[in-house]
Amino acid sequence: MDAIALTDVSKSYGDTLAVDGLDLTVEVGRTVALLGPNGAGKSTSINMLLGLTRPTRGRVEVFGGSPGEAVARGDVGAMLQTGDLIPELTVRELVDFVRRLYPEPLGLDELLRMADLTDLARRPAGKLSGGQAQRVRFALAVAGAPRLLMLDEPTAAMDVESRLRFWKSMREYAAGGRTVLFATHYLEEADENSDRVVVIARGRIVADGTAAQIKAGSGDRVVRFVLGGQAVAGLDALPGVSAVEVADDVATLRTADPDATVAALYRGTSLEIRDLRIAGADLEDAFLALTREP
Ligand SMILES: Nc1ncnc2c1ncn2[C@@H]1O[C@H](COP(=O)(O)OP(=O)(O)OP(=O)(O)O)[C@@H](O)[C@H]1O
Repeated sequence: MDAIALTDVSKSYGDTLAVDGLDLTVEVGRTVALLGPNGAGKSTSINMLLGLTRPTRGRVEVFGGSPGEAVARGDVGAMLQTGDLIPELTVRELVDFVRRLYPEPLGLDELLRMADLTDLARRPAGKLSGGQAQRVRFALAVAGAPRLLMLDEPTAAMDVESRLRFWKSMREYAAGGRTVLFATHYLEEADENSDRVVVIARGRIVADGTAAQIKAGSGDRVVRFVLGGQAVAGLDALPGVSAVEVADDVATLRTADPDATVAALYRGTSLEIRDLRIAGADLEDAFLALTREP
């Protein structure tokens, strides 16, 4: 049985089509990143999977039943973009209070350790930094030991150090067969912390695979060379080229046909080409190509 199954799911808000015919299944035990730019439909998809909002069309299933049933069984934990903590309670009291609501919670000390909160256990929840509060939300999300964990841009308020620690905690939680779906627009986070990246744009899936497959699948290559101070014009008219960037005396050309681009670069321009390199597009290149507005 799949942990998640969305079948031809659409969601409209008035005239806005937030999710447009989404088909997505996630097997039990996988960690999947939902990667997309602002407004792509990531939060709407997660909210439907949590039963917080209903699809306008299509079927949403969690562990073979409705999202509401899965949530009621305690199978689902979530960390959403907002959510106030009870400010007067200490971190320890708050985490303990929430874990006691579940039939088979994780241990309090284990939770505090996993979310990197042991040193903050006595701090009132109202006195935490944004990143620390996110760690508490993570502890609350996993308190009931849910089989499926959904995280909506969990590291939005965190600095680099906190992010690294957060993802370590997430991977620890995911180990041992739990399923995680997280939304992000940070490419590196998707790349480093998931075994499958689903790229969504304008409510539709535009790519689905490992980060390596998505990089390769964009088909584009990058041609780079050193300009040596030469002025450039007209590079975007070369065959295959879809974008040109010049920075630090290096020209970077995105191209669907590197052979034709390079041939035209030598034959069709008077530039002196130095230190030419052709590389595969990186994930950021692939992401931008996939999510570009038509
Ligand atoms: N309750 C709502 N009422 C009206 N429009 C909404 C509502 N929720 C979302 N939308 C719209 O639906 C689209 C998808 O929004 P959603 O929040 O799902 O995107 P997202 O990928 O999570 O974006 P972000 O990365 O900015 O959080 C956007 O155009 C948004 O403005």
